[in-house]
Amino acid sequence: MIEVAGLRKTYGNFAAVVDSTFSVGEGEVFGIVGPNGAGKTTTLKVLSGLVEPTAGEVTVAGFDSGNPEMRHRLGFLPEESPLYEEMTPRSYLRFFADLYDVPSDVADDRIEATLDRLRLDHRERRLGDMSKGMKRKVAIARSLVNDPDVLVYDEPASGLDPVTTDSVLQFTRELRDAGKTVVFSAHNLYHVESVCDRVVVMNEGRIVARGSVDGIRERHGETTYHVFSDVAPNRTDALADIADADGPAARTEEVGDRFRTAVPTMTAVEAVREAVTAAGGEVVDIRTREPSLEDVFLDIVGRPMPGRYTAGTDGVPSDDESTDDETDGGRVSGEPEGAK
Ligand SMILES: Nc1ncnc2c1ncn2[C@@H]1O[C@H](COP(=O)(O)OP(=O)(O)OP(=O)(O)O)[C@@H](O)[C@H]1O
Repeated sequence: MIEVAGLRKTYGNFAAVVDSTFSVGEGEVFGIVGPNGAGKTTTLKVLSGLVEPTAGEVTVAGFDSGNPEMRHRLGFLPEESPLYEEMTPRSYLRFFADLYDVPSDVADDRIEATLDRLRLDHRERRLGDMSKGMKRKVAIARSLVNDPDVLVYDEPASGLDPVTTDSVLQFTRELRDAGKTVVFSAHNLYHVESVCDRVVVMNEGRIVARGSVDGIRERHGETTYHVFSDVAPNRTDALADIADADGPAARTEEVGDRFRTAVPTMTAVEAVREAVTAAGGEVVDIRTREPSLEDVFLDIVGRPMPGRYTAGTDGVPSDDESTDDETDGGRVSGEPEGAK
């Protein structure tokens, strides 16, 4: 449904997006995550035809981005969406439906059904008197007045209370169930984990990881094993060797009336068991702790990245000098494109 190949967007000599390639299948919720300034909004604006790419191919529903027909097939929800304060949700949504030439009876039914699904009451209240959550719901409803196949949502749930956030996330899942394709950017990685089928992680204009949330976690995150025992393990040589070879040294902490030793591998778990036995105790529980997308994200975006400026400016490194394929920061890894 969406194909992006070699997308680049520069402002002057600054690259907001560098060589971005991804595709999104029909009926998929696709997440774009990354720290401030990573290039998420720029990517979404290019998809929506609001910003012209400097280089690369972008097609949405088979049309080049920016093609007027493509705009009819797409609904965009910007991060900030000021509404006409004097209008009511109904009059505001009718106004946008008219812009899209939606017949009035179809528009009325569609608007009421969408507001029902979003559980938005007070449909005749002035927009200027509505809460932030209500306004966001109206903006979401606006993205749907033309019944688009593709929705591009920039931070749909940011700044909303937990109940409204939940209803927006649930609504996004319902859009997918109705066959819509949704591209979704968010800072809150819990939102992404709970809604997206696949994600790309962007950092400094580049895609640095991609795949399913679980896949990214498996590839980039490390499981930690927590071994609980009734006495602290002896610091045996075996344990020290394994800890040295396998990563961070085994750490033991007192937790209530137990001791918890965190280790990075199953082999190290066995070494802890032996060390506990050597100390006259026994292992009472072993638990695994999977990394959250947030752990992985912090790890990935903490890596060094090539520069974003083109050559000739104050000695700032050129993108052309970057070793995209070799640095962790610039590496693109994961599932083949189109995998779902
Ligand atoms: N019109 C513009 N002119 C110059 N620079 C721009 C323009 N739009 C965006 N940028 C820059 O491009 C970079 C990427 O911006 P973008 O808004 O896409 O990031 P983002 O990942 O959405 O960030 P945030 O999470 O803070 O919204 C930023 O450094 C931004 O300052």
